[in-house]
Amino acid sequence: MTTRESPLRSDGGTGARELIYNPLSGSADHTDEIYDYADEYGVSVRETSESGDAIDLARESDADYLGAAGGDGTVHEVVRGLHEADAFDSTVLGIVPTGTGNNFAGNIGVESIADGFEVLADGETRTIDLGIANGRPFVNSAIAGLTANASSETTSEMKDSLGVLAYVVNTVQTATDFDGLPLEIETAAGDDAWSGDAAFILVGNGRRFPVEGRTQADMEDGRFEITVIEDRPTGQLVGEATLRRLLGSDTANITRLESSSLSISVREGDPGTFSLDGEMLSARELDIDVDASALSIRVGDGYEPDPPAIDEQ
Ligand SMILES: Nc1ncnc2c1ncn2[C@@H]1O[C@H](COP(=O)(O)OP(=O)(O)OP(=O)(O)O)[C@@H](O)[C@H]1O
Repeated sequence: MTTRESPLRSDGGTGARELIYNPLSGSADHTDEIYDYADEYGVSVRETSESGDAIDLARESDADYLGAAGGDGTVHEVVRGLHEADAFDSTVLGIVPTGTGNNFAGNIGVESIADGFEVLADGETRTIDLGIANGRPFVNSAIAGLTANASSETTSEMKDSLGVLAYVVNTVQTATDFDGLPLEIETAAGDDAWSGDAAFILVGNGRRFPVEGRTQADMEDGRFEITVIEDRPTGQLVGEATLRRLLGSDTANITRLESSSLSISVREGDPGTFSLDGEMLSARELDIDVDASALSIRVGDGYEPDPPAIDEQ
């Protein structure tokens, strides 16, 4: 849990600022605004032209301050590129939210494009944990189970007020068939294990899944917050009122664990689909570790280094 005001390269760095921008993110009409602010703040802009581009652009970047302008998918790709280049020690990340799903930006206190540029230029730098799942990094969450495209269809207001309910309601509503997955979790300590049919396993690094309240997790504690939601027949999971009743007490259907590493395995049948920050990955087993304090990132005023625990909200 450190604050590095002047992170930069061991050779001193130049303070160069660059932005990797997905022009098709969100409503795809942010380009003029992005270039106006980039001029004002002395930031060079590199646009993606297809999926995966942000990984290459980030890997090749030698900027000291690297912004990711897009939604959660673009943030994820930029982090992947920095990971591939082993550039976390020499680069400070910033986020400019122009996506449909800007969950991670909200979790680090960045609420708008203007805010994103301001924070990239002058925000506080924190070092936060990174998740590594089967060798791939993620900043926000790794999710097993029903991974319909819920995160992008859930508004941020809804996420803030409903937490895990918003996620589950949206996922269940967008899923056509709904089968629980026979999963097994083992954690680092070995004493926090879970086995059963799960609707979801939500592993939060930057994000967590309360029944209600803020979704920003403690990103500096070297641990994941793991939420397991047990499978229930489809009929019972449809409808927000029913879900509230079912999950509202946060007891019977939800198991919460904390760990710095875990493995999730699919006990039988086909490999599982996992989502890392919304990007899909198919695997029979997902091994997830924290890389503590790995990522230097500029955060906005709303970021809380030490947010209250879920049951204290
Ligand atoms: N120029 C591009 N053309 C097409 N796809 C792109 C381009 N740049 C990035 N992508 C892909 O678009 C996906 C979504 O990007 P991003 O998360 O930035 O935007 P978004 O509007 O929030 O998306 P979503 O609707 O998925 O939430 C990413 O997986 C990324 O690989």
